[in-house]
Amino acid sequence: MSRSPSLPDRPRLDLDPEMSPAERLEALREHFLKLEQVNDELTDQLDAAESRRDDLRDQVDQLERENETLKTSSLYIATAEELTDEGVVVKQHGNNQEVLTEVSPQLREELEAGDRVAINDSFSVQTLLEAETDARAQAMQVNSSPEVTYDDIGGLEEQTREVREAVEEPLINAEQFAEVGIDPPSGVLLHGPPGTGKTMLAKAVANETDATFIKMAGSELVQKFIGEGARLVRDLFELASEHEPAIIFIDEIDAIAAKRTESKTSGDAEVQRTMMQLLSEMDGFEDRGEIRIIAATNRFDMLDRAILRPGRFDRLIEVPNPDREGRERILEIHTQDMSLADDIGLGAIADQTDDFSGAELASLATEAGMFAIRDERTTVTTEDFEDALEKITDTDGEETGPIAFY
Ligand SMILES: Nc1ncnc2c1ncn2[C@@H]1O[C@H](COP(=O)(O)OP(=O)(O)OP(=O)(O)O)[C@@H](O)[C@H]1O
Repeated sequence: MSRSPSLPDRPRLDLDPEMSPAERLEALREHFLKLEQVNDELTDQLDAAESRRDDLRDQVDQLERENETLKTSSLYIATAEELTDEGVVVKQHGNNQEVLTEVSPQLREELEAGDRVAINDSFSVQTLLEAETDARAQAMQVNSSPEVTYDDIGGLEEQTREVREAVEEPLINAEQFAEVGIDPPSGVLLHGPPGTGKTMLAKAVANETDATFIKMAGSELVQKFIGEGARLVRDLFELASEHEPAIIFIDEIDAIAAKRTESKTSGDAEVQRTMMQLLSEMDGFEDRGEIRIIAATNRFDMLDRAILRPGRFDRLIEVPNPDREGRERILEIHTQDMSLADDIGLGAIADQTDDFSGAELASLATEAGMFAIRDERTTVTTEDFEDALEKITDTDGEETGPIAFY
């Protein structure tokens, strides 16, 4: 930085009392000239200082603009994979590109391998993200006491019995298993079409055993938390052991445990790593205490058989669409708080709703209620159900004629 120029010496005026008036006048004139000179120098210095101040102001404006752009421009998310003497190896999420990049000494001190970071266009690390809590909170739903009970589930008596035996018993009766000398099933896999109550079953068993219900969706792991799947699976089991007794529910497990395909894209490798992590967590599962694991899939055919080996998901429970009796029970459950007209026959509706899932029956009931509201009625009639059924099958793209419940 340039230093400020030194101020000119202040001229001195020496007036001798012995001086004649002419000499005094001359001395004053000389002094005046010197003062003028100093004044010129000071004016020059002032001009220079003012122009420097303007330059500095310009620089400040420029830096402020750059700062604003830096703050608003998008940064990319990456994982710091390795800290080396040459820099940090980061892997950008989304394209899995790995680069050796720089990081400020201050950030470097806080950084650990595996941390999530934000990088700019030139890949240099800008910020350390609170990966664990952030992604954990987003990827996992933790519910300390889900409200679903077995009574809320229509049909599925056999499935409920099996889930209770495989999940509930080992949690509440661990000694019995120890006495008999058998290991309880490791993991339960519920498979069947969408909306048949798989999640409800898992929640109900958590409720019944006072276990914390921790849900993670396989599809989100591979689509939303790219690059973090394996780590989140590890976190999932860690979180469960912090909340024992706990039930881990992995929905759409097919997203991370599909059969290996021929293609070797980086996306596949990432999914593969996530699955390996899941398998290794399950293999080391026995010592984990009061944690049970339930997974669900609509695509059983797609699953990699490796996850079905003994000690992994070794209890398979099929959860199909409800039969006629199941449908009637589900309709009863979903209409129990509705004001229904006296003549409504839920049995007749069950007859007309072949192939409906539990979720579709639930929305049928809601839709019928909507028809009543549209008509400004508080009681739901058979006709509302007929209209609702027509509407639902219509949006499903099926051919519909007039529907009547007798
Ligand atoms: N057997 C059932 N009894 C009562 N309600 C049901 C049943 N099955 C589904 N439902 C209704 O459908 C909703 C969705 O069910 P759930 O989430 O348990 O299905 P799922 O099998 O886990 O579906 P997906 O495979 O799409 O995740 C439930 O909240 C409930 O309202």
